[in-house]
Amino acid sequence: MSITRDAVLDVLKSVADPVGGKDIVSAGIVRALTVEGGTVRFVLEIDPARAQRMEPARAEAEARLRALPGVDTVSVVMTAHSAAPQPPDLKGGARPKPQGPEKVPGVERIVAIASGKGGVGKSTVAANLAVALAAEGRRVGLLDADVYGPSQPRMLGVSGRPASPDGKTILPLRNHGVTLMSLGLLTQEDEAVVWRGPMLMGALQQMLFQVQWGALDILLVDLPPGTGDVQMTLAQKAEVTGAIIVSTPQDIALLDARKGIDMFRKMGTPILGMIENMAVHICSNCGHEEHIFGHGGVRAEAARLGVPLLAEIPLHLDIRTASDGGAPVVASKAASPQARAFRELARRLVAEGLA
Ligand SMILES: Nc1ncnc2c1ncn2[C@@H]1O[C@H](COP(=O)(O)OP(=O)(O)OP(=O)(O)O)[C@@H](O)[C@H]1O
Repeated sequence: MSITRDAVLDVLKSVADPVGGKDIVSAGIVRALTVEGGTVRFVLEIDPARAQRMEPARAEAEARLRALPGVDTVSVVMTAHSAAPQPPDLKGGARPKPQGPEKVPGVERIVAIASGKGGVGKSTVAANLAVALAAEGRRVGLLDADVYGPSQPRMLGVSGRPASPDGKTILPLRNHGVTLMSLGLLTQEDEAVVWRGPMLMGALQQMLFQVQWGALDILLVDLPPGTGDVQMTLAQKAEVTGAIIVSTPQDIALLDARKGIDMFRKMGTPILGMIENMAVHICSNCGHEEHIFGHGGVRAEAARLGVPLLAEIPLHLDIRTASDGGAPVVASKAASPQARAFRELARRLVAEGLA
């Protein structure tokens, strides 16, 4: 039995806001609520000064939701609604100015990789596209901003904490020709992947402006799934060239992708196109091709929205095992048809001046 969004909201309405006296839903601080199967995710948008007083409410909301039948996982992230505080271990430095989107120094283009829902392969596409662009000779950065589960360090086979010799700027890591920084690298490996402090927005700004990206032709930003504060902060703080939406052919994923597209349009971020992932299954034994999740849905949706379908990526065991092993398929099986789909995507973006 899966839980409904209304049932989740009912539970949250029973949790008091320790500051305003109302419940947390009426207080308007529950944001970006997504319910997918047994996974409930939302953001508590709060004044950073109230973080400690809000913690019991966060814990209560989490515990009550966990107790609901049909709920397996609950992720609650507290974010600052106004000022952007610093993550704890950096002393500040080149603080970004609060007004308007800015250019990240040395970075020619910023392209967001987004999806309407989780698990459609957004991070896999971002990692392989980054490696494929590097193979085309582009100077590529990858910023993993997926707060719910930063996966790029594992996919690109980097570990360890990035250094900050001067306490002001952060040195990114590098592998497979890609310069990488991940929110996940700011937390300890054994820490929960959920950001429990109102530090998220500040952390994203630091990732953009305090990481020594060097000269880049393109910085790919792997966003969290859905529409939410990270997407908004990115568009507000940085000059984003555009967004690429990854979707599977399933209708439900398409519907969610539509919501993501609407949000980017509202923020004035151009949609560069869509990518269909898991388009066709290629059997790793016999090479037989099968459209497990249907076919053509993303192409039709892209046409309806008037944006190009940039690539159709097959569903193939190699793509998963390569990512799990820390060397994306473009790096580990460069000549395979599954790598070719990413290489062609990279060449297309370069040819169109988008990368
Ligand atoms: N084309 C593909 N073929 C085979 N496996 C794939 C493919 N794309 C993604 N996967 C696998 O599907 C799983 C989910 O992919 P991934 O983590 O990239 O999704 P995501 O959209 O970034 O999810 P989330 O945002 O929830 O982290 C991973 O195990 C990944 O290896």
